Amino acid sequence: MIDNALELKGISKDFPGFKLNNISFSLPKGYIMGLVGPNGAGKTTTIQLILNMLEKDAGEILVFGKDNVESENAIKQDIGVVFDSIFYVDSWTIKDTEKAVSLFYEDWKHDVFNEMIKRFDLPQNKKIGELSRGMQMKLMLACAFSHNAKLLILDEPTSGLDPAIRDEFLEILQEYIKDGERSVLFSTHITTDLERVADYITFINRGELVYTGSIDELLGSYRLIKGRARDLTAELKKSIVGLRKTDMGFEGLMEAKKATQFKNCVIDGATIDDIVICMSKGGTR
Ligand SMILES: Nc1ncnc2c1ncn2[C@@H]1O[C@H](COP(=O)(O)OP(=O)(O)OP(=O)(O)O)[C@@H](O)[C@H]1O
Repeated sequence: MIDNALELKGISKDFPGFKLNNISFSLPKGYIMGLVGPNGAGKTTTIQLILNMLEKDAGEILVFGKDNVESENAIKQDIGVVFDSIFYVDSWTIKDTEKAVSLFYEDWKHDVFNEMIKRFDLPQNKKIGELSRGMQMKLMLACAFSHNAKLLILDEPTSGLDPAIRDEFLEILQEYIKDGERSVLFSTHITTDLERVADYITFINRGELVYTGSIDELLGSYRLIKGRARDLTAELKKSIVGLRKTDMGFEGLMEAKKATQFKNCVIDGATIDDIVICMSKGGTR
């Protein structure tokens, strides 16, 4: 039995001035994984490699156990994609979109599409170019659900959406994975969305893998440490990642197991944002 929806093994891609270097991670079936990292970290490149929109220089990508290049056509039936901007033709209506997109999928379900369009309150006769961003996202999702995609790959789907639509969108993702067979890979800068719905996280910085694993484990492994300037000893400085001077003194990230030694400092739980910000500044773990 294949337990991973997606597996990347030692993926590399060289661009002039940028290298995605030896990225490995796996997304177990039935879970949501967030893909995070600062601008230019390599998130979209990773997604494009998974979708075989770019040719990798090294490594192997398996989708439901099948090689993503050798079995590209079969795999595409199982993957639903939502990008940060819509890739349908502006002058199409929603009906035209269904007609065109359904041709690519063997298992297209017209009833599911209609149900999603109703649920999302999408106007059938409006043109794609006239839909709001939130509506465009919902239309891409409706298409993904209508061909019974078992893996959703979303590149910054919630950026620019208002909080109410984001909330609805996250609920839909949670509902989608409920049966334990479907999975989501979701790149985002809005890490609070991940704290709400994701179980796993993969963090890339400057093309390098910083962390992949459970969110609980990541949050459990780090603490935010704050203190007065006079308490910042050389030993403490060495243990802090992403040290920042503040009005009160300093703050930064520290491994949870080390944090208890520094009694004069305030130790708080770290958020995913704290971890991404401090590690992006401070380099590696
Ligand atoms: N086709 C390409 N040719 C050359 N360089 C590229 C190409 N695509 C991406 N890059 C470079 O690869 C790096 C990573 O870009 P990528 O879009 O993967 O980052 P990202 O993590 O998705 O960033 P963002 O959060 O800003 O969307 C950047 O330096 C970018 O300029």
